[in-house]
This record gives sequence, structure tokens and C-alpha cells, in this order.
Amino acid sequence: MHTVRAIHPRIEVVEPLPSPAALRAEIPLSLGAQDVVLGARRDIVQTLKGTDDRLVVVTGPCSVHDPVAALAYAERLSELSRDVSGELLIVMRVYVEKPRTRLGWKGLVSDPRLDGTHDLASGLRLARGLMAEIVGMGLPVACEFLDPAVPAYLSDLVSWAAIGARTVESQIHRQFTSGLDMPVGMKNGTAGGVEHAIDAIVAAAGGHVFPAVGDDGSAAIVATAGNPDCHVVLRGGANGPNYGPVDVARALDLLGSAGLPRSLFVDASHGNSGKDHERQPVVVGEIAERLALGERGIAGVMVESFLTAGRQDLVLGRTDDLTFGQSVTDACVDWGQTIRMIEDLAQSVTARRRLAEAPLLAG
Ligand SMILES: O=C[C@H](O)[C@H](O)COP(=O)(O)O
Ligand SMILES: C=C(OP(=O)(O)O)C(=O)O
Repeated sequence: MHTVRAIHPRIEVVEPLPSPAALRAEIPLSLGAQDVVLGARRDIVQTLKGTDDRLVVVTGPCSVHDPVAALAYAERLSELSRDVSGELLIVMRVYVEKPRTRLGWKGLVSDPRLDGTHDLASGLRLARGLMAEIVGMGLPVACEFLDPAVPAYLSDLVSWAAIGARTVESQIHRQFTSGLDMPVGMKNGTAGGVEHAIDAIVAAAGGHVFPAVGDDGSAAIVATAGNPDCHVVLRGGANGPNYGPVDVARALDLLGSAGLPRSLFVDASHGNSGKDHERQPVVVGEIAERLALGERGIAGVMVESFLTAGRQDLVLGRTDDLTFGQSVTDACVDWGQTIRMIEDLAQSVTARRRLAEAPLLAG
């Protein structure tokens, strides 16, 4: 550890971090786990293209603060996902970085002990170990990539990623997304406009050259090939929800006019539920009804769900006071409600399939 204050008075400490290659060697991905990651990436792309008629469901806690609770959730979800695998492609939210509106705990990677000590090396190790364990259960993993240094440490474990509402306009995020190997959902901005997400899709589809952390941890110039698998995630915004049929049709038309596939995800939480977790089943119910009636533009749905309903305030350093399996960021639906929402969505896919087959049967 050495101080750099003489040159940069506002930087207090610079410490070394293990390189991405070193962390990968410490927590490798087994061949079986690699199949899970790659298989889900491929299947999600097929659902976006409409060649797989299942629905992607990205569900899990708003943020992971307790790996034990996250694993307990993952065990239940992996079992449930097997039951509905003919209709739904379930991916678990394992969100280890949190963007904050102002200030607050920024996730497991940033502060894994939840006490303000910011042991990032342990955070990355913990996040990688947790993701590896969940993928090892056969359950694919989703996260938001926030800090541009983090994907190099985790992205080989991730099947679906988001660029959040607060960073979708950032060139830096669009650049690193252009080098990611998984489908990436671009959230509409916090103000609600879908145009920034469409700009982000176009930008990330192109190749870029930019400075980054190399695999060995050294400063590097990275050139990317472009990511053709980005899509919009409608999450609502300051003016209210945008999951209704008119907003979805408008977003699909904008995508079509930009020469992009008419396919998107809907986030049932955030601006679409006014951050009221009890609204999420209502949003999911309405989407399920529309899917059952033949809606094809919605390829995926996101839900914020954990073991216990609601949310709790985190006081740094006071983890003993926390309720097990309850979110310390946005409020989530509980496990029982999650099962009902997933069953509802699975039934809607079955109904949509019957509808698609009906003319063939009649003929
Ligand atoms: O999804 C989580 C939150 O909505 C996002 O991180 C912003 O949180 P904040 O407004 O509580 O800071
Ligand atoms: C922060 C999140 O979403 P958004 O960027 O839509 O606010 C999230 O999904 O955790």
C-alpha cells in the first residue's frame, strides 16, 4: 500500500487488486458450469429472435448482501426452474454491484462485509465464488455491470447482463458492452425515455477501442468486435410505468424503425411498480394475460424477489440486526408470491403456444 497524495491530493490510498486471470485461476469455471452459462446465453438469444418460444424470466433479489441467503434462494429457484423449463428460461438475478441515486451501500463487490471497509478483493472473490456455485446448480446467472473494471472478473459466469437506467447513456458502458459475450438488456433511462436504450444498443453493436484493465491486471488497450445481442428493458420511469400495450408497441416500433429486432424485456419492478413490491404481481399478471392472447414482442420479464417480502434498512456494521433473506435495497416479493408469478407466466406461454397451434390444427 502506498499513498499518492503528493501527486493527487484527493486520492488517499491505492492498493493492488488480484488480476482477472488470477481470480479466474483461483475460482475456475467447471466444464459443466460453462455449458450452463453458454447454453443459457444461446437460449436467451433464441427467445429474443423468436426461434425459441419460451419466455425469459430474470428473478432474484434486488442485491445480494448475504451469500447464504442468496444460495438458499438459488436452491429453491433451480428446482422451480426445472419444473417450468418447457415454458420459461429462468435466470437468477445475482446483482453484486448497485448504482445509487445519491449515496448508499454499493453492493457485495464494493463492500462485502457491509461495514464500510470496502474490501474489494474479497468482494470480487465472494461474488465470483457465489456465481460459480449458483451456475454449478444448473441455474444461469444475471447481473448488472456497473464498474467498467468488474466484467473482466465475472463475465465468464454471466448469461444475461443489464446496463442500468443510470448508466445507459454512458459511452464507457456502451464500449465495454460491445465486448461482452452475453445478451445485454439496456434499461430505459430513469426519466422513462426508451430512445437512450436504443442508442445504447446501436452503439454497443459496433466495435470500439478503449483503455481498460487487461487480463493480467495491467493497463491495456482493448479492441472489441461489437455485441449484436443487446435489447431494450422497459423499467418505467419518472412519468410512471411503461409496460402497457401502448408503450410496448411504441418501443417495438422505435426498434423496428432503427432496423433492430422487435423484441424486448419488461422489468416488473422499479418504475413499473413505483418501487412497491406488491405492484409486481399486478404487472406480471397483466403481461401474462397479454402473452396468453398472443403477444410476441415481450421476450423476457424481470422480477425482484427474495425469500422474505419487502425491504429493510442497512446500518453499516450491524449485520446481526438484519432479517434473513430480506432485501437491503429495493423491496422484493417473497418466495410464495414468486412461485405464483412464475406459474402464471408459464401458463401464459402454454396458452400462447396453443393459440399459435390452433390454425394449424384447424387446417
Ligand atoms: O435497483 C436498485 C435501486 O433502485 C437503485 O440501485 C437505486 O437505488 P437508490 O435510489 O436507493 O439509491
Ligand atoms: C438498479 C436496477 O435497475 P434500474 O437501473 O432500472 O434502476 C436494478 O435492476 O437493480
